[in-house]
This record gives sequence, structure tokens and C-alpha cells, in this order.
Amino acid sequence: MRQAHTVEQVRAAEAALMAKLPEGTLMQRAAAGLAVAVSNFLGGTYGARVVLLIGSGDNGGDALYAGARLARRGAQVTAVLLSSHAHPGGLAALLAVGGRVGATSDIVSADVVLDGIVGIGGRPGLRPDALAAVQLAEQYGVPIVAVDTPSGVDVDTGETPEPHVRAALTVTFGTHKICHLVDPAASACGPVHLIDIGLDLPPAEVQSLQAADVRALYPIPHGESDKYSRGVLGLMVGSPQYPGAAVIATTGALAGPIGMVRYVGPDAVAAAVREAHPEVVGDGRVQAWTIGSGLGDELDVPRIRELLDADEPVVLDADGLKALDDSGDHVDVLATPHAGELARLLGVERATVEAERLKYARLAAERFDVTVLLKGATTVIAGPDGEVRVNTNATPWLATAGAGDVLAGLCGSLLAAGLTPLDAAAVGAYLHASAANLSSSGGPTTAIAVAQALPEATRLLLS
Ligand SMILES: NC(=O)C1=CN([C@@H]2O[C@H](COP(=O)(O)OP(=O)(O)OC[C@H]3O[C@@H](n4cnc5c(N)ncnc54)[C@H](OP(=O)(O)O)[C@@H]3O)[C@@H](O)[C@H]2O)[C@@H](O)CC1
Ligand SMILES: [K+]
Repeated sequence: MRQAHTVEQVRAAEAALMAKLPEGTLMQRAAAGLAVAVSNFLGGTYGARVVLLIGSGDNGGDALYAGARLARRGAQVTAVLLSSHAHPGGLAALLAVGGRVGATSDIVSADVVLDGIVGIGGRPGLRPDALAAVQLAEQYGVPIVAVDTPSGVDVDTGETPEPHVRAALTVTFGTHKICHLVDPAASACGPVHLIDIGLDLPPAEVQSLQAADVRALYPIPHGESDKYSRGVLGLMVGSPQYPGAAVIATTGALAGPIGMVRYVGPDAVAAAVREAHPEVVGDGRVQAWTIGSGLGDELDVPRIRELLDADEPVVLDADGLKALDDSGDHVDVLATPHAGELARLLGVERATVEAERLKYARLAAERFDVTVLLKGATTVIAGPDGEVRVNTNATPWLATAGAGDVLAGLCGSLLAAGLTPLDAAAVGAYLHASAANLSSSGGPTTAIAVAQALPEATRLLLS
């Protein structure tokens, strides 16, 4: 499990640990890990030209002490001081081993720039000197390694309202922060490398499942299982306008853990579904529903509201989201909007949702009393009680027509097999992305190819 803590939680854990340790211990742990990560990033240290961008706080201190360690191993290290009070101990350590203070223009010939401008104490945005330095690095193609967080992003929300660093690597300490997992900031981090500095932290509200977590949650049949006990999913999706949505969502559902799929819809669409999947049967008892993908003119709001009020959990997708209202208890509903659909539900602009994904996913979950899976490069899943899961393993090739229908079918399958909406969403998003990675292999793919890769992605996960 990847946990992302708030700045307040990190500060509290840091204070508790610092009270037990000699002064400066945590910064030395951070700097040691940072120096090794930078050395690995460069593929060696000797002769490397390293420029440090140094702000006024401990983030700059980390960069200076790491710079001193790199200088001791033969790097040419230059500190660019962006504030009148750089960390005194760190600066002295660097100068004592042959590092020097230089100017922004030194960036032009650097192999790497360390962003020690601000960390968890920073406000969003970059001040003019820092912005000029960062732009110079970008202009000359010099990679930036962010110390703890890319400076300029909003650490606790993942928002990027102002200019910020775009890092090739982020080296963080103690735990992940929310900006490492939630877009748009997450996309500015590059790979995130976590250094353990011994912090003792409470469980985080924002978590990201890793392979072992998904494996532990996946419903695996056993010797006593039959097709009913494995779970039966009803699909109310597709229409004469969009018959493909029904076929694609069904393919996703069949590639999940359940034993049977029932399709409920117009005869012509049902025929198309059975042609692709002869094993699909008609109306009857189900343990969960997937409703909404490609319903078009078939949208029957009163019928959907009946199903939302019934006992079986529901995945509500695409057109079906129009049936959602903010009255009543919908804790067993998993809504799967993209940013535009979520914006319509909440009466705000799409761009606003894109810029503040965590905030609006949480707001919708609370307002409609549902679990919300907000699709995107990183998927944000918010439960009605404030818990958040983020999925980060997707490929941009997954942004293709029908991919959402696969996810809706798969998540329904996971719900029917007994997972909670939050777990079904997190496991579904993870496997959907894994299947996309398999079928894409770095090139184009299609929704059907993603759905067809799901069994293999699941096999690889479980083996
Ligand atoms: N917690 C831990 O466990 C550990 C933490 N460690 C490290 O400490 C870091 C946190 O250090 P920190 O608290 O000194 O804050 P930090 O982010 O360096 O600077 C804040 C100062 O910068 C300024 N400023 C604000 N916004 C700005 C902006 N946009 N652009 C420019 N300047 C801006 C503002 O001061 P001002 O200039 O306004 O007076 C503010 O006071 C943390 O990220 C990690 O790297 C590790 O050593 C080990 C363990
Ligand atoms: K930083």
C-alpha cells in the first residue's frame, strides 16, 4: 500500500521522532538517501556537474547536505542561493568539501539540477528568480530532481494553480504526500522514490493499492464455488444507438471474478451481446448491477432509481449518472464519471474538476452519498466517508473509446463477487490499467483488446 499523508501528519510524526533523536539526524537520513538516488539517476557521481537550487527552508538544507555528499564523491557541485538565508549548516558542509556558490547561468552546463527551493513548507507557485532558473533548466534540457516535492505544486491537494517544477525524478522522505499521487501535480513528479527516515505515521486517508494489495483483495473461487456463489452481475447498458457499449461492458464483466452475466436491454442489442458471448443469459436474480454505459435514448431514469434504491450494489456509469440525485442512501453505489460528467453532476466547469480532482471527487462522494471513481491519467476514488484511493499505473494509450465501458463491466463484476464499492473501484482501476499496459505495450490499443487482456493481467497478478 502506498500511503499519502498530509503535511500536518508529517510534521507531527517528524516532531515526535526528532524529540528522541540528536538534532539534524532526520535531515542527514534524508540527504544520504537523496545523494544515493541522484547518483543512481546520473549513473555515477565522479565528474558530474550538479546544480542545487536552494530556498530558505529545510528543503534547501536537504539539497545542500546531499550536494556535500555528492561533492565528496567527486561531483562538481554549485549552489544557486534563491534566498538570503540558505540553511547555514548545509551551506557550510557543502563549502567545506569544495562545493561553491554560483549563478543561475551555471545550470546551462549542468548534468542535473536539484530542486531544493521548497518542500512541504512551500506555497503554490515559484518566485521570479526560481521561475527563471527552472525555465533555464527546461530550455537547456537539464533534468530536475525534486527534493521531497516539485516546488510550486500544492502538496496537500495535488493542484497546480501556479507555475511549478516538472521533475524527472522526485525523491521524498518518510511517506508519500498527496501531490505525489493526485494529478495534475502527480504528473509533475516523474517516478517517485521514497526514502525511509523512520517516521511513525497513522493510516493515511489517501492510499494507492500496489500489486500485493490488489492480489489480497481479488475474489478467488474455491472448491465449493459454483457459478452463482461466485457472483452474478446484471448489465443494463448499450442501446440501438450504442450496441458496442453493451458488447464491450459485457466483455469486461466476463473477464472479472464472477460466474455469470445477465444482460437486460433491447432485443437487437441482446442479440449482439450473445453473438459475442453465447454464455450471457437474460433477466433474473443478480448480486450487483452495472448500469448506464451507452444507454443513450434507452435511459429509463425511474427504473434506474428503483435499482439504486434496491439492495444490490450498482456501478453507475455514463448516461446512467443522470439518474443520480442527492436524496437517499446510496452507499452501495459506485459512480464512474469522467471529469466532464462529474462537472455536469456538480454544476461546475470541466476544467475546474480537472484542476481540483481530489476536491471534486470528494465533494460528489459526500453530496450523493456514493463512492466516486473519477477517471483520468491517475484515477481518484473517493468514498462517502472521506477515504480516498488513487490508481497510478495507467498508460495514456488507455484514453480510447469504450475503455470506460470495460471498467464499468469489470467493477460491476467485482461488486457482484462481494467487494465493497471502494475496493471494487480500486481493484478494477488497477487491473483495467494493467490490462491496458499488456495490450498496449507502448502502442495503440482498443477497448476490446483491453478487455481481452484482463484475464492475462489477472493471471499475472495472481501467479
Ligand atoms: N518533515 C520531515 O519529516 C522532514 C523534512 N525534511 C525537509 O524539510 C522540508 C520542509 O522544510 P521547511 O519546513 O523548512 O519548509 P520548506 O518547504 O523548505 O520552505 C518553506 C519556506 O520557504 C518559503 N516559501 C514558501 N513558499 C514559497 C515559494 N512558493 N517559493 C519560494 N519560497 C517559498 C517560506 O519562507 P519565506 O521565504 O516566505 O520566509 C517558507 O518558510 C521538507 O520538505 C523536507 O525536504 C527533511 O529534512 C527530513 C525530515
Ligand atoms: K523541492
